[in-house]
Amino acid sequence: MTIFLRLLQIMGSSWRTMAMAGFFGFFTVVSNIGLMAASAYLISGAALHPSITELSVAIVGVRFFGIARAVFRYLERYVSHDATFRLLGTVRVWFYTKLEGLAPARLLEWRSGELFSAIVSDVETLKEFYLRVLAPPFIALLVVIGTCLFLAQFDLIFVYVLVCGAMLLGVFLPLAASIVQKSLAEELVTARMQMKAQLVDSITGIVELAAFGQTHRQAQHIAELDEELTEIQSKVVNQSGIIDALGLFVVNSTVWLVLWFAIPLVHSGQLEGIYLAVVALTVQSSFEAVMPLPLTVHFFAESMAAARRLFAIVDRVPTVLDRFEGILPGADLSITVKNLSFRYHENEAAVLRNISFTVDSGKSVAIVGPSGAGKSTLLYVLLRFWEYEEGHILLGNHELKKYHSQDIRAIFSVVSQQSHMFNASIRDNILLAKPDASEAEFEQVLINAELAEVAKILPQGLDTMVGQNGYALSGGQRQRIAIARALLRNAPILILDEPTVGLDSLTEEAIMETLTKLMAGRTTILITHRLTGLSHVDTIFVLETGKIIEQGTQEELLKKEGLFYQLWNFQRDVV
Ligand SMILES: Nc1ncnc2c1ncn2[C@@H]1O[C@H](COP(=O)(O)OP(=O)(O)OP(=O)(O)O)[C@@H](O)[C@H]1O
Repeated sequence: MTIFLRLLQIMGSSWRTMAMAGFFGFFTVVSNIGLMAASAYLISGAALHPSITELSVAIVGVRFFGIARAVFRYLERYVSHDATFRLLGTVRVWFYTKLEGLAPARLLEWRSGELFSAIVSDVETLKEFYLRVLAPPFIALLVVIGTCLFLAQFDLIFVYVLVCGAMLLGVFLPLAASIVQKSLAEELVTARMQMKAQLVDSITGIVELAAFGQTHRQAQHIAELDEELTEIQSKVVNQSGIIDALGLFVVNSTVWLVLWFAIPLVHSGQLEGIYLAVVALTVQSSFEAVMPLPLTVHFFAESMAAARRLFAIVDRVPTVLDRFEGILPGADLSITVKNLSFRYHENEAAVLRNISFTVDSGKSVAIVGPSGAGKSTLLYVLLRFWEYEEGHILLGNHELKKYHSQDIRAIFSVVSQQSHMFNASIRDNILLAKPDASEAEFEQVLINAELAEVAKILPQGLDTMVGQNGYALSGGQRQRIAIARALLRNAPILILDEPTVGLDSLTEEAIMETLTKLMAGRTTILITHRLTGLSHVDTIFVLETGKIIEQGTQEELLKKEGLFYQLWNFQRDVV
């Protein structure tokens, strides 16, 4: 029930447009009943060879209802579809905004394909809720009441027959359908989601699948899922076919019963013969409003299942809840970490253990250490992607938690090894950092990131498309785009997360040179495996299994001959 109410809530002010569509839908059916009744009267009347003037009202009626039906049908379709597609747009934006609050920590719980399926397929399924679930019962009720009032003019027995037929078709058949199809809607939505998730995964990992010779196995898995989906779909179609056939049987039986009662009334003179066809066709055409009800049950179940999945995602509590206390980042952008401990999940071992360090405003630090030491975790906590419970992080003089996470992220520029490249041009990928940047600003950034030369040798210059995940560019070129973004953003605190990983030594050297220029005068945290060339960094912290075990300048650490010294020597020998 709450899901139903929440879906209504999402409608917001669109309910008015949807109500208007329902209103047009009602008049479409009414026009059809009018058309059938007027035509039946006209044909039956014409058989008695009256003067044309006696038939003129019926002729005008046929014309009027014929045109009205077409106009109302058009308006109903136009208004309802327009409103529904706008509404789906609103639902997608709402869902995306909720996802943003959950990223990245909570989103790890779903496969990207599942999220894609939710935002595309489940939202699409909700269309049925707004189009085929909400209005039809009301339209059917109003039409049946109106038709009963009309039939009561002739004989109450027609009213009883119509009500019985309508109850059978509009209430009992849907109830029976809902019992038979109980779990089918849920199964259908789940199978569709699994299919989409699998497809997305396969496309995303197509290179790895091909490299490891697993494409055939993957294709087989997709074929199995497809078979499962087809089986469920054919069950749904079969059942819908049976329900449709039963529905038609009820309609025709009702008309047959009406005639069965009406013919003796005509014989006994209680009903004028000219109205026999009018009564029968009025009853038949009124069922146009009742016929969709058995399927409404199926669409209701399907949209509830889709909505349940959507709400299950958006109702996850974000890992970081803003406890905004009106504090805005000021001029003091020093970062002080005091006794910070962090674990990803309760009952798991701490990944960061009692860490303390300070980065003064405008100074630079490097956090180095072996793989798995917790370097990236520290960064995620600083960027407010994960919540910390033990210890303190101060930005200026205030606890990081007291700032709005949006404000925190606004003062950071991040250059990471995994900076996402959108499948767009180089220019668009850079402008992501500041879409309204002036041409002069943009040109300067290109020069500083040493991209201007790169762009010259590319066939379409800055308009070259970078391809999926930027794979059409070299690693160095991708990193330069990430640096250009950071330059354009021009935020006061710079985070460099393994900015040169995977690059050859020459490119690495060149990129580090560019980054050193970028670091000048900015509070910088550099996370790196690369221990050589850290002489310009003010302080180096050596992290091992979540603990800071050494700190100092490069010179001091080398003199100490501890872990840094060993790793440094090892890397230098390898190079
Ligand atoms: N989302 C997560 N959930 C649970 N544990 C995680 C998560 N992310 C990382 N970890 C664990 O935290 C530990 C530290 O990982 P982290 O990525 O911070 O190390 P790192 O020093 O950055 O390593 P690398 O240099 O290889 O990137 C690892 O044991 C890792 O398995």
